[in-house]
Amino acid sequence: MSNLLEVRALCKTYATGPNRVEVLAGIDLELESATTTALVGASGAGKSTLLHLLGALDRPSSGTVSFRGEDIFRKSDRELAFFRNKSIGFVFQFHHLLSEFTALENVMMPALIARTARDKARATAEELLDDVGLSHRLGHRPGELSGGEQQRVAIARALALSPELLLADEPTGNLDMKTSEGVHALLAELQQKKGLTLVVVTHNERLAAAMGRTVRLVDGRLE
Ligand SMILES: Nc1ncnc2c1ncn2[C@@H]1O[C@H](COP(=O)(O)OP(=O)(O)OP(=O)(O)O)[C@@H](O)[C@H]1O
Repeated sequence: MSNLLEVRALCKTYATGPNRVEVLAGIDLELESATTTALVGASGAGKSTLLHLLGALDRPSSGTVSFRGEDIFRKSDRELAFFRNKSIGFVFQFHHLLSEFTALENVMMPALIARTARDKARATAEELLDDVGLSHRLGHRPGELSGGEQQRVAIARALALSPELLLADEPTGNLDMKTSEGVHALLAELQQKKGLTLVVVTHNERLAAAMGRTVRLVDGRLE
């Protein structure tokens, strides 16, 4: 199998006034295509920081992240944003759906922003909402959906531009146990169906156990 991502000597230091906090102190990691990984570690260990770097939402202090062999941080900010939109989907703890738009419109949004024709964006969004079991809720706004349904819409939206890599940061951190299990099962099903490479930051042991492997952040390094 080929590596989708290769991380080498990745470091991230935050400077807050006179203080410097070295959060990541040399991360090496390889992610094979179409695999699932749980990223775990204590609160404040740097899990979100690492996930943001894997997803090109932030730049490292040093080190490299290669996506299919290409060093992504050599790209300009504009190129990086284009790459991110095309290749990476994100799911966060809080869904960040736009409250004044319907489920369908929320899922269509990334394609519309990427200038996809409206009919095509709509067809893809309908298909994705069907994939997440919400074809009966297309016209509902986020406030008219349950927490689990909102997160399903967020997952559908994350897949709108057919990313290869799906990054999820505590995707069920805000849900009760039963609803979480449904979302976990959905993520596993979509990963298989679409051949996604999935990385999930989680404190949930059951979700971590369902991933192909677990990597643990301790003192800025992977154990
Ligand atoms: N923008 C920032 N500026 C300064 N320090 C930051 C910044 N972002 C994160 N940190 C610090 O980096 C450390 C790691 O934060 P991060 O959010 O990556 O941890 P985490 O492992 O995801 O934690 P949690 O499980 O609590 O969400 C924390 O000590 C945090 O205070």
